[in-house]
Amino acid sequence: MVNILVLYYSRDGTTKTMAQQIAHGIESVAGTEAILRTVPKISTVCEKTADDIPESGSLYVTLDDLKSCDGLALGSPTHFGNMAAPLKYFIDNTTAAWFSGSLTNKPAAVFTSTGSMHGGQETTLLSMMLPLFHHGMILLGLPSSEDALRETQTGGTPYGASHVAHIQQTLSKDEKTLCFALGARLAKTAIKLKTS
Ligand SMILES: Cc1cc2nc3c(=O)[nH]c(=O)nc-3n(C[C@H](O)[C@H](O)[C@H](O)COP(=O)(O)O)c2cc1C
Repeated sequence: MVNILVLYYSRDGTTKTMAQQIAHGIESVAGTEAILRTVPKISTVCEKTADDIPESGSLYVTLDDLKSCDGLALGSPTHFGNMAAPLKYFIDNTTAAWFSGSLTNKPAAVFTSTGSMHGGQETTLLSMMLPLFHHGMILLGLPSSEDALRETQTGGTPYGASHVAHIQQTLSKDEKTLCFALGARLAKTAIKLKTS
């Protein structure tokens, strides 16, 4: 079985919807399992720690999840043109994975949700790619052979999946198609790399 970690942060739920759609794409490929994980919010009270298990939704990610995955989909809402702080905070605590090379040569893809059409989708996607390059991951985007990438009037970029929440709260047909396609592409690549 090939395990793909779908790690996301979502404050208001739209990036979570994208993560679920990417997971459907991953699991459309035989022999793959999508493991959905999130990160806790950051508290302004530094001493305050979140419970180990969230009240609802995906479990919090652990370093073991990174070690055992065969591929990674990383998603965040766009916050001021960048990935959100809780996700960055988690990534900044992955030095053990960096030193051990546990993500090296594994495939990865990124996704984001923005409020507005030109609110920084590409910059956020790139901001999530940078630490993954440092981890030695192999980054995948969306190829222009995907019809939805050419036809979308909302989200969807060559750099990864995206959603424009201001236009409509739910994913558009093209955004949904592209989340699914990205998940399937990631899963197929993970299988090829694991068995090569
Ligand atoms: C602190 C903060 C900063 C934001 N910055 C941007 C931004 O730079 N560009 C943008 O288009 N939307 C911005 N938004 C809107 C979110 O990206 C948008 O609502 C997104 O869909 C939220 O995803 P979520 O539902 O997964 O939390 C921001 C929202 C917050 C709370």
